[in-house]
Amino acid sequence: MTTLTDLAGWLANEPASDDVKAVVAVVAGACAEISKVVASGAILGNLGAAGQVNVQDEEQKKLDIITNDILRDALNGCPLVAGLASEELEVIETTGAVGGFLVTFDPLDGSSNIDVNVSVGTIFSILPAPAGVAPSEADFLLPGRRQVAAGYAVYGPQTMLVLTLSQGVVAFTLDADGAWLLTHGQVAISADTAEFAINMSNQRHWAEPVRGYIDGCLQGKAGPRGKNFNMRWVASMVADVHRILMRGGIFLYPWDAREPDKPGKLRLLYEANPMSLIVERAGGRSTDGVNPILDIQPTKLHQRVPVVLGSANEVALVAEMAAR
Ligand SMILES: O=P(O)(O)OC[C@H]1O[C@](O)(COP(=O)(O)O)[C@@H](O)[C@@H]1O
Ligand SMILES: [Mg+2]
Ligand SMILES: [Mg+2]
Repeated sequence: MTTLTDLAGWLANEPASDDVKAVVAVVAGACAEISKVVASGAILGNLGAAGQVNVQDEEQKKLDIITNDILRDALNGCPLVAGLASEELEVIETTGAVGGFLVTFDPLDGSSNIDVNVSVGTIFSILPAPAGVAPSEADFLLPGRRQVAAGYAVYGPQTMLVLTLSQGVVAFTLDADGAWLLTHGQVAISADTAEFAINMSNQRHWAEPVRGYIDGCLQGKAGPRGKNFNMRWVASMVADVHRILMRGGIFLYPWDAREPDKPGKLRLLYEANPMSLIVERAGGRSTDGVNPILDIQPTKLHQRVPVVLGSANEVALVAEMAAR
């Protein structure tokens, strides 16, 4: 059996600053720890609701809080991290360090699946911190193109870590000893696909062009697309996006009329931006239905955005339909 490179070995050859590599290693270590806690589930009494809501007004799971604390502690212990922001924290936290980096994260993505043993994950984004001063919330509001690294861990049948630093996208698998081993040296998304992912139960609430695009897929070979489409929806963004990185597909979480004032469900800074950098670096596209998500100028820490990402030609078709 070939010897697989571990994370440290891969980082050593990656053309990025030693400082950003050190922060990535800290986050990867926290994800390995989270993987153990998630895997132990009810054994440690970690399943179920925490009995409180977060800034999103969503009921928190115990593991939302436990995983948030694991990342918080790891990042507070890293002198290269000046500040952090999380889905589970109302405001930013500063660490006392100055300069270096800011980290935003979704400590547990797919929370609705945690009690039913379906894949969940952690999503993170690394941004440059302001020099010489403690960061403020405004310093976190950088367009996604300013990310210096992004990644996610998926806690499924395997625990995997998907990363992009300077270029390209790679994936590691966690081995039994807690080492991240490089198993996917070059991740690329096919330009075409016959598989879409959307929560179909919201169909009656969608607007055009999402309604028309999905109708086209559902009509299959006999319809305007002239081919049959399959559907998947795990309801964990990490798992749905991971599948798309591995075998292509299109993922949509659009605006819908259930909450018309909300642009979408997913959060820009710690869900859409890191996933968009990974998808674009893997040759896919990621838009708000029309424009690249990575070009959006954020205005709020927990800002939401509609998301259409995946195989480039399908995402382009949705944008083209929006322009008709
Ligand atoms: O339950 P729905 O409406 O299908 O939404 C599922 C989406 O919500 C999320 O669970 C939101 O993320 P969190 O679990 O981190 O809050 C995404 O992972 C997923 O894509
Ligand atoms: Mg999430
Ligand atoms: Mg979450």
